[in-house]
This record gives sequence, structure tokens and C-alpha cells, in this order.
Amino acid sequence: MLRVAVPNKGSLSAPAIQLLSDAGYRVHREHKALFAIDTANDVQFVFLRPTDIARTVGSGVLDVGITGQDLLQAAGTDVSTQELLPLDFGVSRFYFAAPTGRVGALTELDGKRIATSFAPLVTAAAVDLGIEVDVIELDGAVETAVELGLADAIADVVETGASLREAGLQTIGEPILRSEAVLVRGARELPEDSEQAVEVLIQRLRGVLIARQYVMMDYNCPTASLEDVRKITPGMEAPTVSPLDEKGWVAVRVMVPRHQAQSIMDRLWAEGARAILVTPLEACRL
Ligand SMILES: Nc1ncnc2c1ncn2[C@@H]1O[C@H](COP(=O)(O)OP(=O)(O)OP(=O)(O)O)[C@@H](O)[C@H]1O
Ligand SMILES: O=P(O)(O)OC[C@H]1O[C@H](OP(=O)(O)OP(=O)(O)O)[C@H](O)[C@@H]1O
Ligand SMILES: [Mg+2]
Repeated sequence: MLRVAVPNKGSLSAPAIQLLSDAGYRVHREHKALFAIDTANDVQFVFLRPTDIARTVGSGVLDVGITGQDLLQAAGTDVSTQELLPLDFGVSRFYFAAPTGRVGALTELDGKRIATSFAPLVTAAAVDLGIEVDVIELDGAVETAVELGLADAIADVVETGASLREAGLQTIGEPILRSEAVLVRGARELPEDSEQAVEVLIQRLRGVLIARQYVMMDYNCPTASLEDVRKITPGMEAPTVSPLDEKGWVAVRVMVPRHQAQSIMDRLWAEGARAILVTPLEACRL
């Protein structure tokens, strides 16, 4: 049975469970349950803190897991994990930040107190910058630390920047790290059936992630326009073109990027295409 670590809390938990369930796994979590078994797929899900997932998967206690790239780095080099697939959620950047207008460059943080929940990342960044900082560790709500007089600056995850603005802070310099959620495994080889189950998991997740970025587009168009509409909708490999029960017309079926669907429909219509239909994709295997 493949053992998969899933975040039990925080920003990664709900999207991770949604992704696995879209990929056909039964990852139903009873209230605060620690385990869930999907007998049909022969998978056991274990609900853990994302920070602990890096360690438990790295040490081989669990086979694969979902966590953040930043947490993998923060876990240190003695945890040997392999990233299998980026998952398109939990996208964030990790920045130093200080009260607006007070610090111009990262090197000006030399000798300062820095509040953070990610001490190893801050220590490593300070070494890279050639500065010495006093790391103040907090579990969360790091943005409050300057106002409370606990620190001179902070280092934290930034998504929209709203938390920083609310605290009167601004980022300094470039991000120290960019991160997103990833599927990870340990370095050790697994039994043959588990290795196969990992491959199936990767393929299923990849199929769902691709499907989320595309829609299926069907339309009819005059045969004379086919060459022009092909340029607008080239498809992944080639569009499927079928005869239509009307002389001089064909039916086309093709995948198009979801965010371009409306503008593609505008252009197809202008080329004479009609009965243009867009349907969402749930999953694919390409
Ligand atoms: N606001 C956010 N937007 C996107 N990703 C985030 C955000 N906050 C944290 N993350 C990412 O989520 C992962 C888990 O972070 P962490 O363990 O700090 O939990 P959390 O999601 O912040 O939840 P909590 O603080 O409630 O425990 C990390 O990879 C981090 O980069
Ligand atoms: O740039 P933003 O969109 O504001 O997102 C970033 C904030 O989100 C996370 O906080 P979380 O909600 O996890 O609370 P925490 O600080 O207690 O961890 C992170 O630690 C930042 O505070
Ligand atoms: Mg947090």
C-alpha cells in the first residue's frame, strides 16, 4: 500500500485534497482524522503538518507527500527528498521586509533582529549576503513583530502583499526564494508495486493539472477556412477534423488554453466558424 503524506492544515491542505480527489483518489477526511484509506487505489493518506512532511518523506517513513518547496529547503540538507511534480498551488515568494522607507538594501540588515518562522532560510540567506543577523523565531503572524518591538525587520512568505501593507512593511530587494507546492518522494527505492503506484500517482496528478489549464473547443467551419482556423487553434499536436453532414463544412475539435478561450472564439467567429462550444476538461493523459 502506497503511503502518501497530505498537509493537514494551512494554505496547502484544501488544494492538495482537492487535487488528489480530482485525480480519482478517495481522500475523504473525517473531522480531524489522522489517516484515510483508499482501498480501491490501495493508498493510505496520512495527514501531517507540511513541515513534517518534508522530514517524514525524506527519512522514508512515508513514500511520497505534498509540501512546499520552501519547507523542503528549510528542512535542511540532511533531509533527502526528490521533487516529482510542481502542483500549481501554494505559490509564494519569501522576502525580507522592513518598515516602509527604512531599509534600502539587504546588506543594511547587518546586525539587525529579524523575525521569521523559517529560521534556516534566513540564516542561509544571511550567510549568502555576508551579513550577521539575530534571528527571532515566531510560529506565525510574523508581520506583527516590528510593531511589537520584537524585531527590526522580518522575513516571511508573501503572496498578495496584503499582510505586509497592513503592517506598514515593504519588501527589500529580490525574493530569497520562490516556492510552490510539490509532490515529493524520498531518495530510497521503494518495493516494485509502490514504485508503480508512484508512477500512476504522478501521471494522474499531471493529467489533472494539464486539464485545469485547457478547455475542449468544438466548432464548425467552412472547409475553405480550415487553413486559417488551424493557425488559430493548432491543438496539442493537431486538431481533429471530421466531415459534417453539410457540403463545404467540417467539424473541428481541439484543446485550447483556458485563459485564451474567449479571444480564440472571437477570432474563429471572424473567420466564419459557427456553433463554437467550450467544455471544461476534468482530466487527461497525454
Ligand atoms: N498566503 C500564502 N499564499 C500561498 N502560499 C502560502 C501562503 N502562506 C503560506 N504558504 C505556503 O504554504 C506552505 C505551508 O506554509 P505553513 O506551514 O507556514 O502553513 P500556512 O499555509 O502558512 O498555514 P498556517 O500558518 O495557518 O499554519 C509553504 O510552502 C508556504 O510557502
Ligand atoms: O501576501 P499575503 O497574501 O498577505 O500572504 C502572506 C501571508 O500569508 C501567510 O500567513 P498565514 O495566513 O499563514 O498566517 P501566519 O502568518 O500565522 O502563518 C504568510 O505567513 C503571510 O503572513
Ligand atoms: Mg502561515
